[in-house]
Amino acid sequence: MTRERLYLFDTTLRDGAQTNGVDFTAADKLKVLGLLDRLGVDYVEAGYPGANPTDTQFFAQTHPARARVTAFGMTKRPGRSVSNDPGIAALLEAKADAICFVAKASAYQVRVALETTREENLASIRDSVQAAVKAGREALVDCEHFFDGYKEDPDFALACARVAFEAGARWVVLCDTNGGTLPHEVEAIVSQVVKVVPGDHLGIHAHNDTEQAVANSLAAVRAGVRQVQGTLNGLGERCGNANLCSIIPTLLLKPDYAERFDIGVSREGLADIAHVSRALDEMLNRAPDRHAPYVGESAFATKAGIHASAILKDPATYEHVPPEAVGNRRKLLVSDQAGKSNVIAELERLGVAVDKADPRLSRLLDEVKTREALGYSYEAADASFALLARRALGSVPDFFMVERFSVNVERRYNAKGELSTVAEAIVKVHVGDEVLISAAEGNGPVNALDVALRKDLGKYQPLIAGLHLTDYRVRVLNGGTEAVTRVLVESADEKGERWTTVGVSPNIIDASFEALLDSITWKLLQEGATA
Ligand SMILES: CC(=O)SCCNC(=O)CCNC(=O)[C@H](O)C(C)(C)COP(=O)(O)OP(=O)(O)OC[C@H]1O[C@@H](n2cnc3c(N)ncnc32)[C@H](O)[C@@H]1OP(=O)(O)O
Ligand SMILES: CC(=O)C(=O)O
Repeated sequence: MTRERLYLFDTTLRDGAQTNGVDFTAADKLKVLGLLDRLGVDYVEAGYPGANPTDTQFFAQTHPARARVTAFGMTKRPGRSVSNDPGIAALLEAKADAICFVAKASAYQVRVALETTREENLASIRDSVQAAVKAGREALVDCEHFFDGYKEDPDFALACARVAFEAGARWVVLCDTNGGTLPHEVEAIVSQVVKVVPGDHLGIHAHNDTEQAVANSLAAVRAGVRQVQGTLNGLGERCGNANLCSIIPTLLLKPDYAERFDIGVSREGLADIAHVSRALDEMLNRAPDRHAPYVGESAFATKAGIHASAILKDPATYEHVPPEAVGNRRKLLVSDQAGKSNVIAELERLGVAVDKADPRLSRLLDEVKTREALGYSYEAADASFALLARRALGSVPDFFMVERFSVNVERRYNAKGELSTVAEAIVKVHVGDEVLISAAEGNGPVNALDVALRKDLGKYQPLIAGLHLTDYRVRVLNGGTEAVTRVLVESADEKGERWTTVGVSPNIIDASFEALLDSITWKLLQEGATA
């Protein structure tokens, strides 16, 4: 079979910027361009010059990249010439390799949204593309509402695609703008479009409003398009765009595509895709979707004991692709769904070897299940599980002992007459023969307790100096005879290590305290402290 080139067009910085809650700074844009360029996409649509100062400034300079940096904007307004249209002027001035015009391809949209005639719309497409080509740019046309327009009036939708191609557009991109088209419809419609515009000049731009954007993109490829548009992590207007972090691994790892197509992303680039996905979330301060296919933290996480036992024999028993191919990792979680295999795997990860026949292993598993029934959750609390396991195997020293603590929360007027709430905590700790009493204020009771506990741990103090809390999550559970609170605390240190601990109690302060104690104990163990 002859191999064909399939092109990837990323619009994270344009359609992705239309995501509710996402706002790219100029510096972010440069970073994302770098990530995408290293990944190996062919086009990076970096914004809309003239729409806002960030995008205008971005395109005021050239940004050398292997990818074709693309400026986005609409075709000329009806009733104007291209030379008299500020939007077209901004696009032509933009320092970009390519210009992607958005043009209506639906008779209904032309009538209602543009309030113009079909002829005027066709003229706008033709004139805009010709102006870009004349200025030496590669031209693309996003045929907005193409699939809905085709269902309504196929001749007009096809006329829009044809005029773009005949005017010189390198790519005519079929857009499922409202995201309501289903894969079988995409496949059927694209099969007709390829009779008018050759497939190696056609692209697909799918939105995810029926959760089909990836499936629709792949359906379009099967039917003949040779450019796929999408975004990292599926960012984009409303429910987002086709997720390139799913499409790229599928194209490279699934034989139906991998044996047929070459794409710009190499196997090395693919092995970086989980990192790229997480780097973007980090930059945007968004919580990563742990269940995202291929790149999510749970994409290769197995909870069920039966699955874990088989994975230990051969990972392919429950993995559709190897996690390392996409830079992800396998995780066998310990929980009330676990068997001994999960526990052995987690202990191995922690550097502890234990035999499946060791009776301590069964006792540990029983304890995990008993504690999970009380409200503990170990699948997220890796450090608390590690402590439980090491205690079961008899290897955690008693570094310190908290004799008592108290927490006081007071709402009062301060010296300036302002109302404020102050929390104070006192902790009495034994470290060897030393008795240490520390007091601290905090912005809440848990914070005050945390600060007081870590204020003076005697000889251990230098070892915990870089420890800090990065996340605190509370959940009230109503499983048993009384409501209990589960607290998950995420901690980090000066080396960038992160770990999570858990505490459970009917009292939120007690639950938090238990999680804080585990966090400090884990850190001391990592530092090789001795009692
Ligand atoms: C499907 C998509 O995702 S398309 C991309 C959408 N992205 C964005 O809109 C983000 C950036 N947009 C903006 O900053 C602004 O909308 C601008 C600067 C582009 C335009 O702002 P304004 O001039 O104030 O116009 P406004 O946004 O209110 O309306 C859009 C106008 O463009 C016209 N228009 C829309 N699409 C096209 C097109 N393909 N060709 C020509 N004109 C178009 C509309 O008919 C409307 O015209 P009107 O003002 O005469 O009614
Ligand atoms: C162009 C575009 O973003 C759309 O039609 O959805």
